[in-house]
Amino acid sequence: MEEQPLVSYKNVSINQQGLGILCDIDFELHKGEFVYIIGKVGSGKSTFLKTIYGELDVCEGEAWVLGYNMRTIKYKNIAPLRRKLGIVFQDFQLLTDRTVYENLAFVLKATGWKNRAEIDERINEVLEQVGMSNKGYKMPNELSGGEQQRIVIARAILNKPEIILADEPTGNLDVETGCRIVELLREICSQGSAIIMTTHNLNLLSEYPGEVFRCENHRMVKISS
Ligand SMILES: Nc1ncnc2c1ncn2[C@@H]1O[C@H](COP(=O)(O)OP(=O)(O)OP(=O)(O)O)[C@@H](O)[C@H]1O
Repeated sequence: MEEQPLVSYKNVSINQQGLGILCDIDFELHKGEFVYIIGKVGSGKSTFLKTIYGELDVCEGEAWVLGYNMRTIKYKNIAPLRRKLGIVFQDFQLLTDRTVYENLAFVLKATGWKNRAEIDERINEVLEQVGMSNKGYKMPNELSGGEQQRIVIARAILNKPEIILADEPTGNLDVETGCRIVELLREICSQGSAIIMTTHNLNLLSEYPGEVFRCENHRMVKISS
C-alpha cells in the first residue's frame, strides 16, 4: 500500500490580512522528497510555508500536515506539530547571547530532553552531521554565515524531523557556500527527512534536481520533477 503523504493540500487558498495570496493549491509531499518552491519576490513562497507550520490559517480547501487537519487544528496542537518539523530561515535566528552548544541544548530542553548525557550525545551527533564538530564552544558571532547556517540546520534536525522547511536558506550566502548548504540538506533528505526549500537561485535547480513548484499569479504550480 502506498504511504500517506506527509503534506496533502487540495484546492487550498491562503490569505494574508484578508487579501488572497495563493489559491487553488494542490500539493503533496512524500517521505524522502526534495521540493523547491520558486517565484518572484512577494509571490507567496513564505506564506505557503507558514501554513505548513501553523503560523497562518488555510482558508479554503483541504490541508493535512503529518496527520493534522490544518483547517481545524487546535492551538494546543501547534507545538506538537512543530516538534516534528525542522525550520530553517535565511537570517539564521540563533540566540546571540549563548554558545552553539547552548543554542542546541536550549532546543532539546525545551522539547523535553532531560538527561545530560543524552543531550550531550545528540548535540555531538548533529554537529558532526553538519561538519561542525569542534565549534560547539563558539558564540554565533564568531562564525561565518555559512557556519551559522550549518548550526541552524543542526538545530533543525535535533529532533529528527519528518519535514524540514527551509525558507531561502542560501539567501545570505555566497554561491559556493550556498551550494554546500544545499548539499547538506540533500544528504539529510537522503537519510529520511522530506525537504521543502524556497529559493531565488535557479542555478541550484539544475545542479541539484528535485521537484519544482512555482508561485505566480496567485497560483502554485508544479513545473517539473
Ligand atoms: N504579515 C503579513 N501581513 C500582510 N501581508 C503579508 C504579510 N506577510 C506577507 N504578506 C504579503 O503576502 C504576499 C506574499 O509574501 P511572501 O512573504 O509569502 O512572499 P515570498 O514569495 O516569500 O517573497 P520573498 O521572495 O520576498 O521572500 C506579499 O504580497 C506580502 O506583502
